[in-house]
Amino acid sequence: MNPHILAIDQGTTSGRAIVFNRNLEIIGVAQQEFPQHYPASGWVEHEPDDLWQTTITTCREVLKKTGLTGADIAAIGITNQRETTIIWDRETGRPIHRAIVWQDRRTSDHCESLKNEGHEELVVSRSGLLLDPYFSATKAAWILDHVDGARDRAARGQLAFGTVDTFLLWKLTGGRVHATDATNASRTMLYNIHTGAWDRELLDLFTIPEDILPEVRDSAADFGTTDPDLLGHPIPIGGIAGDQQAALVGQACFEPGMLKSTYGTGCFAVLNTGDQPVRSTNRLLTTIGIQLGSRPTYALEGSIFIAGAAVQWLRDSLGIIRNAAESGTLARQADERQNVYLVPAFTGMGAPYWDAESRGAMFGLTRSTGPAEFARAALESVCYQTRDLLEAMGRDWSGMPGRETVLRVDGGMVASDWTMQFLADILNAPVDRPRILETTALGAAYLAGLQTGICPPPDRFAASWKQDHRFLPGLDEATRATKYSGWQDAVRRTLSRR
Ligand SMILES: Nc1ncnc2c1ncn2[C@@H]1O[C@H](COP(=O)(O)OP(=O)(O)O)[C@@H](O)[C@H]1O
Ligand SMILES: O=P(O)(O)OC[C@H](O)CO
Repeated sequence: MNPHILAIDQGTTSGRAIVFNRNLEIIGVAQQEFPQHYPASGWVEHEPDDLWQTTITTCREVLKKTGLTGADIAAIGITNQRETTIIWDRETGRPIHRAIVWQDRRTSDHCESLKNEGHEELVVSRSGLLLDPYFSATKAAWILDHVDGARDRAARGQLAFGTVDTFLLWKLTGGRVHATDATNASRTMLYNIHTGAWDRELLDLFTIPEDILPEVRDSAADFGTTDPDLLGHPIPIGGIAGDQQAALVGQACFEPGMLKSTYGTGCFAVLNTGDQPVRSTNRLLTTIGIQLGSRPTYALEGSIFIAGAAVQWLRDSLGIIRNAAESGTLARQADERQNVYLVPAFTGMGAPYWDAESRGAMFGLTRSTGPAEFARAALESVCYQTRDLLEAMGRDWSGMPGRETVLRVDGGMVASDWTMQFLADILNAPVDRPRILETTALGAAYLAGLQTGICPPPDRFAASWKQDHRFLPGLDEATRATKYSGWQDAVRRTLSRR
């Protein structure tokens, strides 16, 4: 048998299945979108069965497309949208509520009141996260408090909690394995990233019964085998990681100081800080980047809510482009003399500002401002926000490489050469775009391949990482400084708490 690896990439808007050969080259992809549910303002839900059906359907479809059978797949790796919370009945496997998605803000008041009672220090020091509805803990408590009889059933051991990886693992193994990996656990706000265990005091604070929680394993580990009826053969599941951490692996950022940034709908920058967790004083998150051989590698993370979404806004709300690629064409035509800024706080500002109340704003408009300047401002805003994150990382950690930082980028938006060049210009640092842009799936496939002995150890995998293009900074220092200070001024004028 020529072994292949199947990566399941379960994202916020679609499920994808990707087959890699043993050299980690992509040989087939299947993708299916699923509906988003917005039952109230600020609420976002997924139907767990949609997550499962798109997963299994795309797995079957990609096998068909590539002419493979389950017997040709040596291992499965799972990567997933993080923090999204599901609780289900252990007996029937049926969820007791829809999945509450990471973007959902319904538990803002709960978080605010815990903050006002002075609990943020406990949360930050144990979990590395901020007391924010983004994470799983208050979402799980909300389900237990709002579904009739849920707390009683949980007390009788009938319910199971999981992030999306855990739910898919449960389904794939026919309800035999209830587990997660350390990267996903580190996004729940219930996990102590220093001791590597669920934290008693955090469980009490968020009123989460320990019995509902999954077992936490390494990111490359034995997660059981698939139910043979599903893909025609029992297949070992050897890797699990949250999608941003899987991208860190796919980008081979194994050494402290290495940094990747993923530009999809939002943008997530993750910096490997080695075996020591770094406590942020700039409202970045401390998280587990990867865990191999029971040893966690820590990371600092900055999350921006609007990246490619700003391009979608140009297309869908303003109608000034027909497709995403036109944003770059338009930006090239913009009048250089106009200093137009877009602060895309459409749903508030993420790191390092964490200002839920601010809303988007534009500055510097004149009579001659038109679609080209709007497009340029939208693309530039993503780059300015990345610089904000990297500057915060530099202030937080002396190991940050400074001027010689190389940023590895991936995600749909890095197709834009214009944006990547401006990113290098405004960061004054090289930006590397890899040949394989499916970095997240690659990371999951690598973890599964590592576990099953198909893939080489991290250093050899890192040596095989291939660059597509390096964007080098070309802007003069004075222009860079003027442009960035204009952005900082625009942000100051936009924030709700000035
Ligand atoms: N050539 C391009 N220029 C600018 N933005 C682009 C380009 N191609 C795709 N995008 C943006 O990238 C995003 C899609 O990236 P993807 O990684 O698929 O996101 P997600 O996983 O969050 O759905 C979209 O928001 C789209 O607007
Ligand atoms: O599914 P994505 O790519 O939008 O990623 C979502 C993140 O994991 C949320 O933390």
